[in-house]
Amino acid sequence: MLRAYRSSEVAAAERPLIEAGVPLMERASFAVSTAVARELKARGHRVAGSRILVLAGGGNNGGDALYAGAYLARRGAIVDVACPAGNVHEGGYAAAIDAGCRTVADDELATAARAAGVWIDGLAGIGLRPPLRDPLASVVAMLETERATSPDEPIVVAVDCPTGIGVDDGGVSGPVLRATVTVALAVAKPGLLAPPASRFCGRVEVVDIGLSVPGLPAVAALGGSDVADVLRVPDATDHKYTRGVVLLGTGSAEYPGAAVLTAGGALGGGAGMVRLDSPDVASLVLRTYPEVVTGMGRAQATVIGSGVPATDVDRLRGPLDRALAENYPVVVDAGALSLLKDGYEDLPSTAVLTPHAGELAELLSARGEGLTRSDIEAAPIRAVRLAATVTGATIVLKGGTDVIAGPDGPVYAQPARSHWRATAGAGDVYAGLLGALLAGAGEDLARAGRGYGQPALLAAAASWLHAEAAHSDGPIRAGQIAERLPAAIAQALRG
Ligand SMILES: NC(=O)C1=CN([C@@H]2O[C@H](COP(=O)(O)OP(=O)(O)OC[C@H]3O[C@@H](n4cnc5c(N)ncnc54)[C@H](OP(=O)(O)O)[C@@H]3O)[C@@H](O)[C@H]2O)[C@@H](O)CC1
Ligand SMILES: [K+]
Repeated sequence: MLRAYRSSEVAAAERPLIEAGVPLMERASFAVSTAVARELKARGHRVAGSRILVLAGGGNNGGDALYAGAYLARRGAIVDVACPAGNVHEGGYAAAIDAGCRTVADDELATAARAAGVWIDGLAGIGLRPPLRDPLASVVAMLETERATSPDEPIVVAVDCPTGIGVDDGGVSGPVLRATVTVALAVAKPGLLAPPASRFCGRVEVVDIGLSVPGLPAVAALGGSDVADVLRVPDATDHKYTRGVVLLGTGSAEYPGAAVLTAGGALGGGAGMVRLDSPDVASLVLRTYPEVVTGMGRAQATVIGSGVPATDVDRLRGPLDRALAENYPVVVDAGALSLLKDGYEDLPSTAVLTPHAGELAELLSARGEGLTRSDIEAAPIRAVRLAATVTGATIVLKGGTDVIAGPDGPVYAQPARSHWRATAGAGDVYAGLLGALLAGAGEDLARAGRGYGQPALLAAAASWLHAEAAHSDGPIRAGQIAERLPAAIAQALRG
């Protein structure tokens, strides 16, 4: 699991170590220099003779970059050092000059940038309060122009974070120096995991510098082994009912395929049984999935709304109210979200809402929170937290990175593995899959009741599995994502 902590929490954890003389900057800069050497090697280059540009701001982030430049210069790299902030980390600068680095004047920076195969971004780290001000804002804008017009894309290694991102909120409110690799010191930071800032980070590598940050992370991203930990693997005592029954109120005459796709998601996600309560589309679903049982009946989780237009959602009020009354998990997707605009003041965390940004904006505005779709896209962490707080429910904001929050616990940010998955019906598969994971945990979740963080964790696991199943070098259909879910589960369990 990647755990991200806010800058104030990292700074508080650093303080006693710095006071005790622990050489954190030495470790951090060494880790950065190692990352640079590895990137060069991966492209068939050696450190010796490579041209490297160190971009150093006035804070400790600049210090890290300068010491890293000194290490690399000692290994034979040709290192230029640019300090455009007007001030500089004195120890780092002295070390760089001592190791043979050359200082670049402001008016030589564009030429030096073009000549270098690697840029080390130490302009600002967790001490930055965005948006980036001049002169650094102009420098970053110039470097981005330089890179866009240069025939050879430089390797940009960001120290701790790409300069300019909202480290704590994941926002992007000004120029950002996009990274190839971000070397996150000690722990990730929220902006490295959550969009839109995460789109500027390239690959995120967390390096150990002997600093641990206590407490729950603000944002987390599950890996395969975390998913394996939360998946319910059947044993010899299990039968179809104990494995979890998912009831689907999905699909309609207008969108019949959504019922097929949610059923595929639930079956592929390991439900013990799938029931379908959508008579209009039952025969279509049975043609693809004869395993599905039609009609009402007992279930451990309910999925409603996928492929049901707002004009037809009243029939879903019954299954929704029953799930809420019996405290069983319910996934409220697409059309069914409109039911929540009126009433349903205090939902349990076992109600999992799966809106896209437009649907979330409508839901929030019905609850008196005036966030537009673009506000939500600009600050998804804030939006899902707000929505979880005002509804009490667990929120899954679907997108290139799914951003998930319950009323308590961390926000999860689960990225797509390839963006081919942005295709019609992929969300229906997700809703069915999530229904299967929630049904598998049904009794535990029902006992846990309100405010329990588990539904968000299961939703994050569903996002990981969905991303894995949708991983593709070319176009992929939603139906194929459903078909690949069993292999994604096996992959998680193999570790
Ligand atoms: N503590 C340690 O020993 C360790 C810390 N570590 C490293 O230190 C980093 C944190 O260092 P930090 O706290 O010095 O802040 P940092 O990220 O360099 O930024 C401050 C600079 O940015 C500037 N600036 C701010 N806002 C701005 C804006 N909007 N627009 C433009 N400029 C702006 C600000 O200028 P000022 O506002 O003061 O004029 C100042 O010059 C951390 O990310 C990690 O890399 C590791 O080595 C482990 C050990
Ligand atoms: K940086």
